[in-house]
Amino acid sequence: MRIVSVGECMVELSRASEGLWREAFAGDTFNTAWYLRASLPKGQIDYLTCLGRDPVSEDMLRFMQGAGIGTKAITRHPTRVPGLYMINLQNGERSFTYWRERSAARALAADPEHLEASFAEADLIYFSGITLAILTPNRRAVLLEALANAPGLVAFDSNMRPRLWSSQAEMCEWIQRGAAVADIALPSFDDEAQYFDDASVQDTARRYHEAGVAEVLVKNGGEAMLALDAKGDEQELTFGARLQPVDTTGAGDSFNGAYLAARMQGLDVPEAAQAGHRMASRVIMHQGALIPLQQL
Ligand SMILES: O=C(O)C(=O)C[C@H](O)[C@H](O)COP(=O)(O)O
Repeated sequence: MRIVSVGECMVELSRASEGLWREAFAGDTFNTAWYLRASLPKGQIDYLTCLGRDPVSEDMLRFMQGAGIGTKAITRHPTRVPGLYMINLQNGERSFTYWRERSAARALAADPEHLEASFAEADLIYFSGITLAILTPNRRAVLLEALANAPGLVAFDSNMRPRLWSSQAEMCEWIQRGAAVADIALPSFDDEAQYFDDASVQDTARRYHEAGVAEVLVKNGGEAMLALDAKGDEQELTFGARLQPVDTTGAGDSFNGAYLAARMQGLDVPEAAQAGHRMASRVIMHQGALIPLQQL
């Protein structure tokens, strides 16, 4: 089993105490690779991005290798360096401040042949709306074409970050184009309601289905989720009361990692959603996106 996750990993700063910040490495698709790694001990989990040749890039590469995440699909940019973000918390809800406009990861789709070769033997490829947001329109199209031609399954989380796009219309257009190459979609209802005006989880699931996605699981911030399968059957899924979070960073990404690992091992959608929910419930009680692997 080989899974490739595609996107940007950054330096993550979360507050340790007044005036003191804790450094870690994270980024939505990397977080999902991390929780795939934790959930699929026998699988090969590769991360595809572009890093620089600076000391921070070297640290990040060693960190990934130390976690058992494959780095052979990572290219290196001669002058650019990794992006950085800070987590701002208000009652446990996260928001982010970014320094990533010229990060090396923006060059991840510079070489179509590299994408094709990296995807050729993957059973599953995972990407997100953030992966698309950091690319120029030409390179977005290159990535989407490589994904459309990939022999394995493709999974997508829209992960909408309007600040990374020039307009909401541009964001929504590319999210729909991302959905069109995906077999599995894992959107979050709050974002979809806000930017696509969906009135219900059913609206969200059906819109993805109409875009061509066979399996849709609409996450709903601890409320009832909705699963829509290839036959068009809908199922509401609820897993216990909503917890008071310490830091929600990485909740959706960790859900996706555990969900996809369960699906790739043959579990059905409700079982996989339960695994995703269990993982996300732990992540929101932890500061930052990643729980150390030895604690998982
Ligand atoms: O915003 C970005 O570009 C990042 O990659 C930073 C964060 O690590 C993820 O966004 C967390 O994602 P959630 O699971 O939605 O909390």
